[in-house]
Amino acid sequence: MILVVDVGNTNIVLGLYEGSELLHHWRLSTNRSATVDEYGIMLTNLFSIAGILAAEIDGVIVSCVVPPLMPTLERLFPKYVGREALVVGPGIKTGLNIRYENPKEVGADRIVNAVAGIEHYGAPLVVVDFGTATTFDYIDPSGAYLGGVIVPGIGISAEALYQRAARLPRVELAKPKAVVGRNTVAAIQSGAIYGYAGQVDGIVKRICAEQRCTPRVIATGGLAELIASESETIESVDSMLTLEGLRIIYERNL
Ligand SMILES: Nc1ncnc2c1ncn2[C@@H]1O[C@H](COP(=O)(O)OP(=O)(O)OP(=O)(O)O)[C@@H](O)[C@H]1O
Ligand SMILES: CC(C)(CO)[C@@H](O)C(=O)NCCC(=O)O
Ligand SMILES: [K+]
Repeated sequence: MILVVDVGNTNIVLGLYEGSELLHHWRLSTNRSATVDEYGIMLTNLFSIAGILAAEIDGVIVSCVVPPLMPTLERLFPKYVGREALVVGPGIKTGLNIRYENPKEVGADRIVNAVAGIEHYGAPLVVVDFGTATTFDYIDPSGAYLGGVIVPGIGISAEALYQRAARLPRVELAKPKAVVGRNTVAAIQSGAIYGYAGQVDGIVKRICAEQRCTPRVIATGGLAELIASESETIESVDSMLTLEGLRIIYERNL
């Protein structure tokens, strides 16, 4: 059994795989000040609720886009799982041809999404991940990772609006009845949902025009379902894409 861990700026998502089967998955909030032992307690509790012993875990792989958490993670897995973690980064075999100007600069989560995307959907492909930031990754017809687009995530945008406009409340990010909102909450919801769906479609269309091809478009991340239902370009949502990519990369490094 292997433990896969994606550390994002908002959430840490964990999965336990037996072969290619995802047996359990969990989501924790990312806390930059939590200690090794605090994360250790959470891990131990999750395993115990699932009836799993740390000794059953044969390996750990981590992708992390929060550098200050790396020292904590490096001590966490040896101490609480009895295994060193394989960390997605330079020196790891991903099988991906990364054509970013500086490959070390690409977020590990984007690499992991691209690897899983190619494996499950083929190239050319666009992966859209709705996280703290929304990222678009373009994989060309030869399967090379070219780069993409980074925009503020839906949560960040909604929070900025609420923080900076005194009369605007925090609203639930749900689909409103109409595009033309007739109250403040409905108007903000319309902007969030249709604004983001339009942004996705606009960016995907520009990628297609610039790259002269018609990639498949797959979305992942917390709010993917909600936006995908309003987007013309997103073909499907794969909520476990990042965990899948971690499992695939782990297997490539055995
Ligand atoms: N229903 C919601 N209403 C408002 N904000 C939300 C909602 N769901 C998620 N968010 C916000 O959207 C952002 C992304 O959340 P999500 O759970 O999709 O991210 P994630 O994939 O865990 O991100 P990361 O990998 O960057 O940590 C967060 O800032 C979160 O607070
Ligand atoms: C864009 C985020 C924050 C998305 O999680 C992450 O992938 C990251 O920090 N990337 C580094 C910058 C880049 O990918 O070019
Ligand atoms: K993510």
